[in-house]
Amino acid sequence: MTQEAPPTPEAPPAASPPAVEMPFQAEVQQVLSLVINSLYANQEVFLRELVSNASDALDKARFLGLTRKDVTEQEGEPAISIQLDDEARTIVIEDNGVGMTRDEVVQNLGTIAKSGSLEFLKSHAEALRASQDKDGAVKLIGQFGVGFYAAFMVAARVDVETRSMLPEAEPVLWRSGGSGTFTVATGERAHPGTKITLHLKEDAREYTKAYRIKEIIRKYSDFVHFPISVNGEVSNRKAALWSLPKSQVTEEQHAEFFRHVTGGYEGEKPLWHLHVSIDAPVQFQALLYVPEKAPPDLFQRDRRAIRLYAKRVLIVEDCDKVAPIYLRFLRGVVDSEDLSLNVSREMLQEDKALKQIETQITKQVLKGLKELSESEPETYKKVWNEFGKVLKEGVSVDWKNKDAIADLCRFGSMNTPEAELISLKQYVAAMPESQKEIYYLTGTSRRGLEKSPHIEAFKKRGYDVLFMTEPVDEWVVQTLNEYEKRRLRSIAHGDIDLGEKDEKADEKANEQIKSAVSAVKATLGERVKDVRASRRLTDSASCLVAAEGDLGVNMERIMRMMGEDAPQAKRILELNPESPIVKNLSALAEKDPSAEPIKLWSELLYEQALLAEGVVVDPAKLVQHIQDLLVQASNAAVAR
Ligand SMILES: Nc1ncnc2c1ncn2[C@@H]1O[C@H](COP(=O)(O)OP(=O)(O)OP(=O)(O)O)[C@@H](O)[C@H]1O
Repeated sequence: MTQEAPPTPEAPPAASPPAVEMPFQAEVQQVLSLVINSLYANQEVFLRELVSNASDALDKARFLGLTRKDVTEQEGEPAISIQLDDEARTIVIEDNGVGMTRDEVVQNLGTIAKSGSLEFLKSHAEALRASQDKDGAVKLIGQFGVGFYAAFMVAARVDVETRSMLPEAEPVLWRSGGSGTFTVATGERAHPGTKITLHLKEDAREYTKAYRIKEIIRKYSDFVHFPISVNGEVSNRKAALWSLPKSQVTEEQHAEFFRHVTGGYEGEKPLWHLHVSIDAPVQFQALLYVPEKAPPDLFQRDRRAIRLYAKRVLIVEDCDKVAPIYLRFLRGVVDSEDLSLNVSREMLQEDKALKQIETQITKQVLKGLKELSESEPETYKKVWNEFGKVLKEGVSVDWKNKDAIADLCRFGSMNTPEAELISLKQYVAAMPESQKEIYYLTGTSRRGLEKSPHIEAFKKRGYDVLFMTEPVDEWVVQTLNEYEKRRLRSIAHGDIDLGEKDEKADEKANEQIKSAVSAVKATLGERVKDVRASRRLTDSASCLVAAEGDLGVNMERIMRMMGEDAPQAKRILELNPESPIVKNLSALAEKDPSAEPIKLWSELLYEQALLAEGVVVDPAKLVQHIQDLLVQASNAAVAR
């Protein structure tokens, strides 16, 4: 709700409307209080946030100046100036960038544009406050587009005088004490740009000292590629880091630049970086980083955050066209001489040069990660643990690079300790000579897979089984199909040949339990596709397998979770010819196919196989069957 300030006698009529007092959006008030109260320990970052906004505003001005004829020209060279006044206890941060219109001021400085930010901040701020992790809290500010509000950590009042480059924009004066409301009035600024005056709180006087401000600039904003002057003296290095030769950039500079582009917290370092300069078929330079931690919105598939520059002019802040979807965890900068400045977001879709850049970046990143996995396996492990789930998506969406991505994949396996993961290459290298295929089992947890009856025979033969516990794995194995010419085989599917196929033994086994097989078949009827003697069981009496080509339990579960219609395919029930239960059942059925316990035993063999897969179809029925079995067993025991 807007509230008009009462007209004052001095207010000039019509030409300049009176100041209007407006409330902050409710969310902003809460964010403000979080920012001011939880993050006090690291208040110096307020400057980084304001300088970073000024630098973005200069980037936008450059872009507008080059692409539109109707905007007001920038006055002088693009620059950021900081003026300190110890006596007045103020800091003034001024840029001659794009500026803001009245509507933009109200929108940008009175609301939070990114929905869900408050909830996220709130839930994390609590935890962060408890853990005293001030740096983590600061990181949050940067990620959620609430950086400007950090000014209120040090200022009792903030004045923003701004004028947009857009045609006919009026100067605007925004002012707030950071508690509940702000006022917007017509300002006096003559040229495009923004001037922010912070009236510092009593205890923030240190920020009027030039040495202190210069120190903060060097720490956080050295790479801003516009000059930042403090009381007239340029205080940053201004290097477009990505255009320097690789060897000239130090790790510390990378870390600083990474923090600059990601809004990272003090001391945060990227896990890995890729610095490339390519000339053909398209010219570009890229400086890309893998962060230490996955951002909260990693699984939002449209969230990509690489800055795209054309000839040093920022075109898009969050470009989703220079890296494929499965590399969306990369942060950084791409700058190309071959892009036209006139490209709009829509035209970017079609841009041929951009497609070539994407192809090159994909190739370089996959190659770089492979090298990292070989030279620094521990670092790569961290990358995989944070981003593997996303990277893996690539196998099914990027046909051309699927083998390169498969090389980067890591999985748990039966023979690997729980905390460790192996590559497909390692799996293949460890295969005994008799093993011809790569075996895997999909499911929801390692624990569940470890207990699965399907792995028994593999364990006995010393064949390892990959454990795939993430939904995306189903797509990975299906698209990949084979690795190094070895087929990937689900051990819960089809007829498994463990390389020692002994037709005679099989026949004998089938023959031995022939009566059990037909008795169980008769009882279960349409509920199963088939009943047969098993070659994969050594301990359990029964298990269910999917017919070759059918979806499998895990995939059906995932599809249902995704809201898709996945009718349960009928499965094959396998019986273990060595199991005493099966042997007895066979003997009994042979003697008297209508003997009373046969039905009950068959039901239970089926139900226990379902249970082993984590499927409880009808718990009441299962309990009834167990009860009936106990009655029979106890009667028999007493009769003896
Ligand atoms: N100096 C400035 N010149 C022009 N616009 C500005 C300036 N400072 C802030 N703004 C506008 O206000 C918006 C809000 O700024 P704020 O720092 O809160 O978030 P952000 O910059 O969008 O996100 P982040 O802090 O994560 O980079 C900016 O997106 C920008 O549009």
